[in-house]
Amino acid sequence: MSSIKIECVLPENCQCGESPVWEEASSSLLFVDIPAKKVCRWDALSKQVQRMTVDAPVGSVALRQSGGYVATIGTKFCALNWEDQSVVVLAAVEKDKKNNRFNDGKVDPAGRYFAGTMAEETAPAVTERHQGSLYALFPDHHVEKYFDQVDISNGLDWSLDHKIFYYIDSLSYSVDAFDYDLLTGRISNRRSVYKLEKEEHIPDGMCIDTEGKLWVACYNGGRVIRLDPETGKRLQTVKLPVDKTTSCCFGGKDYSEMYVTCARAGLDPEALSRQPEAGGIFKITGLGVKGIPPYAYAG
Ligand SMILES: O=C(O)[C@H](O)[C@@H](O)[C@H](O)[C@H](O)CO
Ligand SMILES: [Zn+2]
Repeated sequence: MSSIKIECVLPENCQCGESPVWEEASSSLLFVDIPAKKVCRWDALSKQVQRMTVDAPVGSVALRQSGGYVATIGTKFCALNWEDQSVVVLAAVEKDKKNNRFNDGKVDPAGRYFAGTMAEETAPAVTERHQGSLYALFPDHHVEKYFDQVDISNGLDWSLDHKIFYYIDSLSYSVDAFDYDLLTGRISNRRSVYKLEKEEHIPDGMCIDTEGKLWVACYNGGRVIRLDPETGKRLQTVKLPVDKTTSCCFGGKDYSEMYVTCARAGLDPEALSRQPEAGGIFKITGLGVKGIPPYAYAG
């Protein structure tokens, strides 16, 4: 029997922690606090955290091959220089949609930065519907739009053979798959591979493991679930001591640990007193399965 251990490794009190990304070169976990407009880097060895504040809500952060990071800030794809904390805009979308912002994003195996938008929430998971779209920033800095009518653009990842793109629009309560053409970045043939059960609440961030199974953080569900996208079956549920689990990634030695982000916003004082670690960074060990290194933006 593997023994699963869950600990809060950083009591960061994020309003909405998101987009955990392991950076092997610095043994660090990158993540964002969306409404706090913060990008953070937690050094797993020294336990120190560095923070960079940007000028708009930041939906996601990712590695960049040429150094530094990329992030989706407001409705812009940006490059971040961590040393001098400067931001350079690489591309902008939805200039006419003042109430929209990017939400989750991730780099594909060919180095394209995928990210989707949503209308800003009036309360957690309450938003004007169908306002979002999914985009990718290509290495040459041009942006392609895939589809619109998205409610809350969220988790994304690619199959190990790079032939499937997995995607979550949270308010559809579904994990979807598309055929993926790595050469062109084109997607086709959308279908659902898993429908969430009531007690699992809202699907949010997602990552894949070395067995090709999907891990989905369940917002309001206080858990991550492991899914087999081929059979549509849930294989495992891991519960956390916080309700608003937002996303997950593998990291640490050989990508054998899972890191989970969560939110504090939307919890009343009574709920907060029951889950004082809400908004912290959690580490899960003993899962008995590993993840893969994140891809880095090629532009
Ligand atoms: O983290 C995100 O993806 C959103 O920005 C959050 O606000 C919630 O997770 C969402 O409401 C649940 O789907
Ligand atoms: Zn999310």
